[in-house]
Amino acid sequence: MPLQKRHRDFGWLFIVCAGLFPLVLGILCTAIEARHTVRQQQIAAAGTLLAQAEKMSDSAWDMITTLRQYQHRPCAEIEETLQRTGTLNAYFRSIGMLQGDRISCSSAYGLGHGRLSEMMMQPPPVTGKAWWSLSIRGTLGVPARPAVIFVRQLPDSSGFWAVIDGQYLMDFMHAMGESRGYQMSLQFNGGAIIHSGPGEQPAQLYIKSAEYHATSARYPISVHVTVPASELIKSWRQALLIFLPMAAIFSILLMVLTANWLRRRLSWADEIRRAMRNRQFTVHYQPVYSTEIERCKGAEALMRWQLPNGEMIRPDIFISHAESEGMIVPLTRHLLELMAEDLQSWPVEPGFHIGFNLAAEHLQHPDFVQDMMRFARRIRHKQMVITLELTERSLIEDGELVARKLRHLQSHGMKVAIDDFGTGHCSLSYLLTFPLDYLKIDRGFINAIEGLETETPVLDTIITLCHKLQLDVLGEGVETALQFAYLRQRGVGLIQGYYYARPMDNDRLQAWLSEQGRQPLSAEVTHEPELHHPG
Ligand SMILES: Nc1nc2c(ncn2[C@@H]2O[C@@H]3COP(=O)(O)O[C@H]4[C@@H](O)[C@H](n5cnc6c(=O)[nH]c(N)nc65)O[C@@H]4COP(=O)(O)O[C@H]3[C@H]2O)c(=O)[nH]1
Repeated sequence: MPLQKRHRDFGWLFIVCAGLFPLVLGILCTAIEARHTVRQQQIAAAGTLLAQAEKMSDSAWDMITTLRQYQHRPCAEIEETLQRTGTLNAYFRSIGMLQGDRISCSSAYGLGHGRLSEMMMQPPPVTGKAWWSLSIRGTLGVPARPAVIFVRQLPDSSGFWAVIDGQYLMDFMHAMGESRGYQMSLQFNGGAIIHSGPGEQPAQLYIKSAEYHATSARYPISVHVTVPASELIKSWRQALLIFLPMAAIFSILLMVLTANWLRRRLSWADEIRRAMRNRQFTVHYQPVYSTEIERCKGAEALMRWQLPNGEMIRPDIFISHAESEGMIVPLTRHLLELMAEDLQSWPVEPGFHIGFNLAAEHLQHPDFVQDMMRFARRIRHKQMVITLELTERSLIEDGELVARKLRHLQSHGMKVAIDDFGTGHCSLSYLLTFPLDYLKIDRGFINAIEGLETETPVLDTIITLCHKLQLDVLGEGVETALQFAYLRQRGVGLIQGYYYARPMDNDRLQAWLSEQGRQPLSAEVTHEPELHHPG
């Protein structure tokens, strides 16, 4: 499948993913939000139920305190009062008195009516406490309806009890849970469970019901609120209804933005590919002057892109797009192809330098060394010195591996230069670590030259450093006789810039080399840069 087609396919995938992203995110967020809302409602419902159960417990213990005044009074005497008290107070099924484990008096049955365990249809709990309460399945009189019993035992083995009818609690839970489909239950002291709903419901679509458990700080009461999966889904669906239109708008927006971004992205990569095929790229060469041998010692290759309508695209623009869109390696290979063709007819002596820029990505590429060696083989008969111009950024990543590759290429006669020195992130330690031959001082430092005798501290420091490290130094962007004279005076061996020569196409360069390439450059004569050349 051609590369271009593959990119387009991926483009659709990108757009679809961008469209799905807000939807998927929305579905997840609404699910979390629905659970959160349900949890808040569960907490509130459990709190209300606990408060009600505590209120009933307060009433029961108040009742038992009231009963205390009847202690030691015969049942016949207080039976009626008990009946009235029990009936007039809300919640109570029956109240009464105990003697040991026997019921000595009851508001429901009057005098002595069996044992406590018979009335509550189960043995009393062994709590070791004088006060206790317990939820029970039913009482002897009303066996099918749960209740809560509260007992106070006195040291003389007499005691009091009150039974709260579970129906109150069941009605309360039912009223609270019905509208939202909750199932609620509560227990006193780990006794029988009093609940409102039908019990457990099955999970739906792997969504489990939401459980919430709370206990009272004042009494041994625990409550349980269960929201079945169906209710969770309902609440999720409601959240989705609100969110989905918004998500759909976001989705469309993101798809449009992604499509636009991709179109621009793809179009640069596509355009570069097409331009390579249609030979829209050419190479211009800018001569480099040696102050030692006083003539042209080499040239730097600079790529040019001319559209069919004659418009030129600036190299810094297309190079940065090629770098960001993964096209810099093919483009550099193309450059080497074009150079190899051009260089065949150059009228130069062995040892002439030919430099070109390399992007960081190419240095990391597994075929980097192979690419350079292939180029070297193609121009071997010209016996030129190939100079690889790297930016400081190239050395930051994978430094050890890059250094090894560069050393290998140096062993085949290639030179390594750092381009635009002083503008990147180069640490001075790199100068020692990497196998460098040249430093190319950035134009910015050259521009700072004001007079032949005036110091230019940073520039002077870089030049001194190069000398100390025995690196060749090249001044870039030299535009005036003053800059040229300054650099030559301070021992800068190589000069590149409009003052000497502008970049020019292959034909013009060959003519230039034959006519001017061997001539020395004077710093005394006012030397107007050639302004008419395209580039
Ligand atoms: N003002 C001024 N400018 C001068 C003077 N002398 C040379 N220049 C310009 O300075 C740039 C030098 O190239 P660079 O620093 O490698 O900077 C290059 C390099 O980073 C990149 N580039 C150009 N061709 C290639 C290429 O084939 N491959 C790669 N990777 N990058 C390239 O694009 C940048 C710009 O290239 P160009 O526009 O050709 O710009 C060139 C050149 O035309 C001067 O005296 N004054």
